[in-house]
Amino acid sequence: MSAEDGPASMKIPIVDFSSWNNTQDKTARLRTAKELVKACQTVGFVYIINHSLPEPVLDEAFEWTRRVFKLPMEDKMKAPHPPGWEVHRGYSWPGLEKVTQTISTGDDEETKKKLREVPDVKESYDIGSDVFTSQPNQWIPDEVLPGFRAFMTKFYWDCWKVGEDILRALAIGLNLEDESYLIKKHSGHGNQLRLLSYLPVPAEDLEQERASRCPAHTDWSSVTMLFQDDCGGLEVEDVSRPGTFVSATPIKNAIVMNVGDLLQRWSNDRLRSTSHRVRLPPLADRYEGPNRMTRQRFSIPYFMSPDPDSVIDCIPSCMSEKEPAKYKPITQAGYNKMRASMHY
Ligand SMILES: O=C(O)CCC(=O)C(=O)O
Ligand SMILES: [Fe+2]
Repeated sequence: MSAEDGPASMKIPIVDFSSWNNTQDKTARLRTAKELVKACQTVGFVYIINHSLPEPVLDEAFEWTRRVFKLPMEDKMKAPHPPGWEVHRGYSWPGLEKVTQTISTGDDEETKKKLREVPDVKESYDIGSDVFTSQPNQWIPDEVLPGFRAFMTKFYWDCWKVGEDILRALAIGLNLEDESYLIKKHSGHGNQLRLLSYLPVPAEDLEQERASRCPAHTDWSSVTMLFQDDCGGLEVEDVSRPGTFVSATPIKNAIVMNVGDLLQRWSNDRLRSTSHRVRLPPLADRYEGPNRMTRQRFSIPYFMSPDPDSVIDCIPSCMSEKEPAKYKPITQAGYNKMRASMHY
């Protein structure tokens, strides 16, 4: 099934953040916040344009991403993803990770094997805060790629700055008295910066489902920000037509922002964590050669997560006597375990 972009299909809204930094203009800020919340309620995905991350910084982030994946395997393997799912850092080679919506039940080896019969043809490199010692970064040695660690460390915190804007806007748009309500649960150290490279693969392998890029899933973050190159292939489930997907067409420099499961629970389902996947690029010129090899695609998601011990308990403005809290409180660590353990 390919992405459908017919006239009646879901549109991913665009929210312009240009007035956000003018803290004097409260009306414009409120309007932006309300637009953002509306998009998160109806679609769960939104393009944010005119945010505070400058174009040259984003271009450089993609430059480093290309460079790191271009290294010989032997160099990439100087920072391998540690075995198992507990530490989610470093380089994951093609086939290591399998994205899935399957929840762990405890005895998972058979399920994991079955899921891997269709491998994800991608490699990734995961980075966190150096302060977060339970998730130790696995840095490629500086002599192999001088400047990579310094750039990515700075980029991680630049992303968090925009992330704070988004969390503040969401709190305002949700009518929370305390604008910092959501930010306070995030120190910033629990986030994850992920560099992704989708390798060239014959289109037919994806069409016949012998291989996948990134199967349909929801994120288990509170909020995800995604930067994508111009290849295309990201698809978002149409909320009014479950099972059908629309393309999240690349917009240069825009952040594709989406609600993760934790924010959906937190908001008592008022904000949607929408399923998404990466499949074939929609444009014909993204393929090469007789096998219609897909062009290599790069993307950079930034997952924001509350600190591991933070308790995700219904946001006060999202419940009422008529609409009591639907979910039991859960810690970030508890939810993460349920979801992450099937991936590695
Ligand atoms: O590469 C993309 O465009 C999406 C990746 C994604 O959904 C994820 O890593 O959770
Ligand atoms: Fe995702």
